[in-house]
Amino acid sequence: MIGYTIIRQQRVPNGPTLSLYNCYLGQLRRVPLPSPRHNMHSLDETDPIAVALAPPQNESPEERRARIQIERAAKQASDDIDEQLRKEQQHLKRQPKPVKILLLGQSESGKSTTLKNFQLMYEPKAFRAERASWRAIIQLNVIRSFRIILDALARASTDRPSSVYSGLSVSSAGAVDQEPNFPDAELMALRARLLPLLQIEETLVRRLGAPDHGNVGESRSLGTATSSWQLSLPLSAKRAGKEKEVAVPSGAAWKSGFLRTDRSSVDTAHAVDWDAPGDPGPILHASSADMQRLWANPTLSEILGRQGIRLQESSGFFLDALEQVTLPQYTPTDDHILRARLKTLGVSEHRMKLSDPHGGVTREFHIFDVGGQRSMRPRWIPYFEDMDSIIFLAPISAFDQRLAEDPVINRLADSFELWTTIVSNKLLAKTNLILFLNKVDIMLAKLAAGIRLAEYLPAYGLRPNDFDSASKFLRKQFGTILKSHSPSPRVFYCHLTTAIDSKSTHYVLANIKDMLMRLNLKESYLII
Ligand SMILES: Nc1nc2c(ncn2[C@@H]2O[C@H](COP(=O)(O)OP(=O)(O)OP(=O)(O)O)[C@@H](O)[C@H]2O)c(=O)[nH]1
Ligand SMILES: [Mg+2]
Repeated sequence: MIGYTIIRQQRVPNGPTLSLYNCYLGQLRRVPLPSPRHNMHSLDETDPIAVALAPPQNESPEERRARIQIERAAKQASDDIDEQLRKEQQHLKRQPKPVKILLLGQSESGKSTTLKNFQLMYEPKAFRAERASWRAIIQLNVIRSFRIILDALARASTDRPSSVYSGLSVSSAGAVDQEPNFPDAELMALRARLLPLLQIEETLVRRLGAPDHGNVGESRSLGTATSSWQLSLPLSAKRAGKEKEVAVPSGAAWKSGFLRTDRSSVDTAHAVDWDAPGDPGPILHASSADMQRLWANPTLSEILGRQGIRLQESSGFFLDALEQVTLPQYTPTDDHILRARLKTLGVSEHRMKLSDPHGGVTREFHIFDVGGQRSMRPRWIPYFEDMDSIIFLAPISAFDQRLAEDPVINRLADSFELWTTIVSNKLLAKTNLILFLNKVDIMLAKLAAGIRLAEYLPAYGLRPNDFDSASKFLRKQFGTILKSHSPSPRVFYCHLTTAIDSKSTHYVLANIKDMLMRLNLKESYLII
């Protein structure tokens, strides 16, 4: 490293600026200064440097030659340092800035899932080293689903008429009919056996160190609902708003609570402390058969349907993988990690090096993941400056749902409002906006099940209720907002995505990475 202090600079008439340096650079020689005792009277005695630099009064020709030689060497050293500095500054300028991406969108839109996809693509080792931590989150997700089921059974059993006994009802003609909408004795027995599972939740939450086990308090939000939205939503949406959800401050700190401290390998088998006191693995395994039997029970699905609960479409759904998830030494697959749900609080920055396989260029990417709940949104603003790109996630399948934190607001209406706020923000005028119309898989299933988009979005009118028409319509709506609200014209990048599908998502992310690298390279050359 170069280190020096400029003592004095002198400009020789018609010549270069001379700098005398007090160098502590190994290869540079310290310049011995002539004694100030000589020739004092002809100098400005108030300037110690001028005194120091003055040649001795009675200098012999040899001394003069030696002095000039020393001065030349000092000048050379000074020039070398200048040159070295110039080169370093040029190198720094050539070094491209990191590419900065901010992930935005409402809660449960898929921001953290998109980040996981980036990590899986570009930091697979680190991603897989965290399997043990995700195992605990998946266990939490499973128990949360069972809490919803057991509550629904309790509600159904208190709702049923007194004539119903053990799932059988007596018809007016005296015949005994099967009554499918009320829990029978077997269902209630399964419920009683599975109730102790709920205690595991508390243990896991404690290990997670989660400060928030419920809905975060409300504060200012960036958007409000439009009045043109119909808010008669199915019961599932109303119930979803009441469900408590575990959240942790973003970042990696919570993950350490589930990893062995003495592990010597990143293998999950070594990372999980299988014998940790309170590990839920053994209880889940012992309850596995009951859990599977309950979930497969057709009466349960009717009860859930009657209460408007659609677990298959909810976050962190693992009930179709119970056999696998409750194995004694269960280790999550990549696919399971992408499906795991853990609400984000605050903002976290993730750095990774991404390379261009064609040009061999490597760039540092900084990806910012934020909590999407309304109370979190004011915290996004400090990150708006200096962002290269925003990936905005709008979960289009949520057209028939309301916000968990504000149950009067339709989730698709909230996405439109939020998108409007982002595209019109002047701080983001130069930022590339990339829109992901996410949760395509759920959208497909809902439309196929006959849930009508026009019922919740009257502007959709009489268009066919199929995916092609619906996605084109929504894409156009978002595009029109961009065009009419952006402070200056910008390209509308829009992708239909299913973030839990790593293959299709990786394809989209690789294209975005290439595009951002190209833009970043261009910009780097421009500033030189
Ligand atoms: N079926 C399906 N599930 C998805 C998709 N994208 C995300 N999810 C799931 O939806 C849930 C919520 O996704 P997250 O990535 O945690 O949402 P988020 O935007 O980070 O939410 P906050 O942290 O609350 O702001 C997770 O369980 C994901 O696995 C998708 O395209 N299809
Ligand atoms: Mg998140």
